[in-house]
Amino acid sequence: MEHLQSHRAEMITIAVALVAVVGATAYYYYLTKKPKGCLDPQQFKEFKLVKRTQLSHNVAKFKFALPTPTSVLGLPIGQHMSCRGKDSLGDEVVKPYTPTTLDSDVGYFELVIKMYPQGRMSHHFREMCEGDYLAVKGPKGRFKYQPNQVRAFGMLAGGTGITPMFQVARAILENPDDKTIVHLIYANVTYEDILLKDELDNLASSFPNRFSVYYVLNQPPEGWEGGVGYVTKEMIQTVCPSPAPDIQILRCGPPLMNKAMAAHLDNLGYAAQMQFQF
Ligand SMILES: Cc1cc2nc3c(=O)[nH]c(=O)nc-3n(C[C@H](O)[C@H](O)[C@H](O)COP(=O)(O)OP(=O)(O)OC[C@H]3O[C@@H](n4cnc5c(N)ncnc54)[C@H](O)[C@@H]3O)c2cc1C
Repeated sequence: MEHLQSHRAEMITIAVALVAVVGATAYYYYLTKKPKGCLDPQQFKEFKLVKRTQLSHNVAKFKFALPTPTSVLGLPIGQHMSCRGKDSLGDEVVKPYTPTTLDSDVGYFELVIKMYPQGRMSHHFREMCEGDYLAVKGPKGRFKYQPNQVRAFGMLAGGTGITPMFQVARAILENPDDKTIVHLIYANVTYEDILLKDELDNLASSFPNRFSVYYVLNQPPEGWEGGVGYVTKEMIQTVCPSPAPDIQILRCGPPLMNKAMAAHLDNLGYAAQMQFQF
């Protein structure tokens, strides 16, 4: 009888321990589980345009709602998505875009789009009205980012190539555990072409020891104090971190600029693994 009782007590102890372990595991999983993203790499999903804000004559910010107010897009930092639309002839067109928002911006994502007069996807965005849906597929891209994976980033952006840079810079600076330093050179034709200028200047004033931006213009206005002409080797040398195993220089701009920047970086001694093109 005594033996039976002690056996029962043992069984109860084991059962309680098992319940505790399963409960603790479930609780840990609940706490650490990342919310599921809304993108599908295999098929296009539709997102509703809830706000369109014209930023200049040919640039607008498009805010899209996610399925619920607590949903996250689920796009890894520095990656992009394919957006599908119709050009002026009604033919399908698919182009890559990087949101300026992060997964910390829950319930929505935003695209800043420059619309070119002859651009095929530009036509689609120009025609989009609040309430319309955009077909999006992703994530796409080779860029992988872990906090503190490098000591410093140099960034060489041209025109709309600023969007992946802005996203990466925001992710770094808004993470208090990330100590990475970011130096950006941002090239445009005119002052009016500079995208996200207020946001970039805000980052520079909020994080003066960790983020700097140097603007370069082909056609500067009178009294311009930034760089003039194309981005030169000397500008890269002055602004960006010197070649070292723990730095990386990111490039994103029109094809001719990317080519010129790659040649400058090679000449300055940046090894292939110190360079990345979005
Ligand atoms: C990773 C990645 C992320 C991107 N993110 C963004 C983003 O967030 N916002 C954004 O607006 N764009 C972004 N782009 C650019 C975008 O993918 C398209 O190339 C752009 O919107 C033009 O497409 P389109 O079909 O309208 O023009 P197209 O039909 O391809 O081009 C028609 C004409 O438009 C002009 N044109 C097109 N692109 C450029 C250019 N870059 N510079 C100068 N003239 C040009 C040219 O005159 C060209 O002949 C990104 C590109 C990449 C690779």
